[in-house]
Order: sequence, then C-alpha cells, then structure tokens
Amino acid sequence: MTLKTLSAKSATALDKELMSSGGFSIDQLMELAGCALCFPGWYMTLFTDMTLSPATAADASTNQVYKLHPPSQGREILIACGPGNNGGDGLVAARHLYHYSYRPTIYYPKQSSNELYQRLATQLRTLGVPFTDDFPNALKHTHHVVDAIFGFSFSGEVREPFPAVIRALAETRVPVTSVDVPSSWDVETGPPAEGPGKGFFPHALVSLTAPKPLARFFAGRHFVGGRFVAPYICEKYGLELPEYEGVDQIVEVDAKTGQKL
Ligand SMILES: NC(=O)C1=CN([C@@H]2O[C@H](COP(=O)(O)OP(=O)(O)OC[C@H]3O[C@@H](n4cnc5c(N)ncnc54)[C@H](O)[C@@H]3O)[C@@H](O)[C@H]2O)[C@@H](O)CC1
Ligand SMILES: [K+]
Repeated sequence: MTLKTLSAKSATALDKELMSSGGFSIDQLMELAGCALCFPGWYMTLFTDMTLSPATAADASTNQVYKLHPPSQGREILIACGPGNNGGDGLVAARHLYHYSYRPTIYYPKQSSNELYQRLATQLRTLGVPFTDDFPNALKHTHHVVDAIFGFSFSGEVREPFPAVIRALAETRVPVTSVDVPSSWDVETGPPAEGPGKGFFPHALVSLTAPKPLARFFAGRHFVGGRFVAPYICEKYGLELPEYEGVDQIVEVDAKTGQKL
C-alpha cells in the first residue's frame, strides 16, 4: 500500500472547484483549515513527546487530551505566516489557539493588502495577540512553532525575508508543526538538498484535504485534515481519504502508507 497524494496542480484545481461547483468561499475553507490545525491531534502533536505515548494519546478523547496537556504546560505558540493562503491558515489557527487559552505570537513579515488577510489580522489584534518582527528572539521563548509560511504554491529559491526563518526552523530543537507542506520543500520532490531548508524536518505535518507528493519523504507524525470534502470531489480527484473518528477534524495516518493509525 503506498500513499495516495494530490499534486500541486490538482490541489489548485480542487480548491477552485470547491469554490465554484462546491459552493464554498475562501473564508470558509481557510476557517476549516485553521480548525483542523487546532484540533486535538495538534495538542497530541504538541505534547505527546513530553508526557504521553502515542497509543495513550490516540485513545484519549478530546477533553482528556486537553486535560492531560493543559496550556499551563506550554502556552507559548509562535506562528510563522507567509504571504499566501498557507499564512491565512496560520492566522485562523492563532485565533482558535488564543480562545483555547494558548498564547500565540505571530510572525507575519509580508502582510498582504488583501481584505481577507487584513480581517484575519484585525481579529487577532483585537484579541491583543502580539505580532513580532524578531523571529529569532520569539523562537527562544516559544514551546512550539506552527510553520504556515508556504503551502502547495511554493516554488523556486526561498526569497527574503524567509531564508533566515527557514534556516532557524531547520536548526531549532523546538517542535514544529507544518501546515500542508514543510515550508521550502518542493511539493513533488520533498526536502531540498541545498539552501536554507536543507535539513528542515518538522516534527509534524498536517496535510489539508489530502497529502501532497512530498509527504512520501516525511517521516514524522502525519495528520490529514479536511473533513468537508464531498464524495463527488473525492471520486473526481481519486482521493482515498482516511476515516475520521467521532467528531474529529483530523486523522493521524501512517507516514508511509497514508493509512489511518
Ligand atoms: N482545500 C484546501 O486544502 C485549502 C488549502 N488552503 C491553503 O492554501 C495553501 C495554498 O495557498 P496559496 O496558493 O495562496 O499559496 P501559498 O500560501 O502556498 O504561497 C503563495 C505565496 O508564497 C509566495 N512564494 C512562492 N514561492 C516563494 C518563494 N520561493 N520565496 C518566497 N515567497 C514565495 C508567493 O508569492 C505567494 O505570495 C495550501 O497549501 C493550504 O495551506 C486553505 O487556505 C484553503 C483550503
Ligand atoms: K507550511
């Protein structure tokens, strides 16, 4: 059994289809992506290595996971946001994390003038969520990093100001959860052999809708999020999505086969 994946081209087409024949708006899709990032599996990702075995964590219900790992064990979450929709997912996740009693800090150096991102940033500012320009310093004071810099539309060499940020992510010992794609990885061929992303292997990956081809090179904890895709879309794009449990928005899968753990 091998991992079934969605190419960047198909992922773009699928998104367009969701927003045309599917009747979704981009705000809705981003909110669903941000929610998937904040679901219990993420808490498991965040804290399992400290106190829980994966089996125990997988058995725990939402509330149990939350109780086992209260924000008091590590509330500081640094969310690195890029200029596109991947960054938007990070902004949404930050808002939810704030309401779950975490203390998100946002690094968002290339803020888009697009009205959607402006609103997401305003929602965070009205909550008093801090924005920082000093990524290295913020990294020193965080318990976890959410990498929402680049998603499936990344290509070419990493441009400023992100090379230093990606290098810091490659070097840090703080756990990193990547949104959809480990930033700077090629969507098809995975980890870069050279450049700032060389040696960047995040702790966890949350693939949105379906894993991208790069997931074949990922050996960490892999989650799939996107419990909103209609059967006709799955059929059209040949998606074999794992079964979600209960009310979960994400499911942990085997990094090699894509089968539910
Ligand atoms: N159905 C889904 O799965 C959904 C996916 N969403 C997210 O949307 C992402 C794709 O979003 P986008 O298409 O906006 O693109 P991305 O967020 O992947 O990145 C595009 C941005 O990065 C910049 N960029 C690209 N290559 C670069 C480089 N080498 N150096 C510096 N900057 C570079 C581009 O100029 C552009 O501003 C997905 O990965 C996912 O995170 C959600 O927001 C919506 C729903
Ligand atoms: K990312």
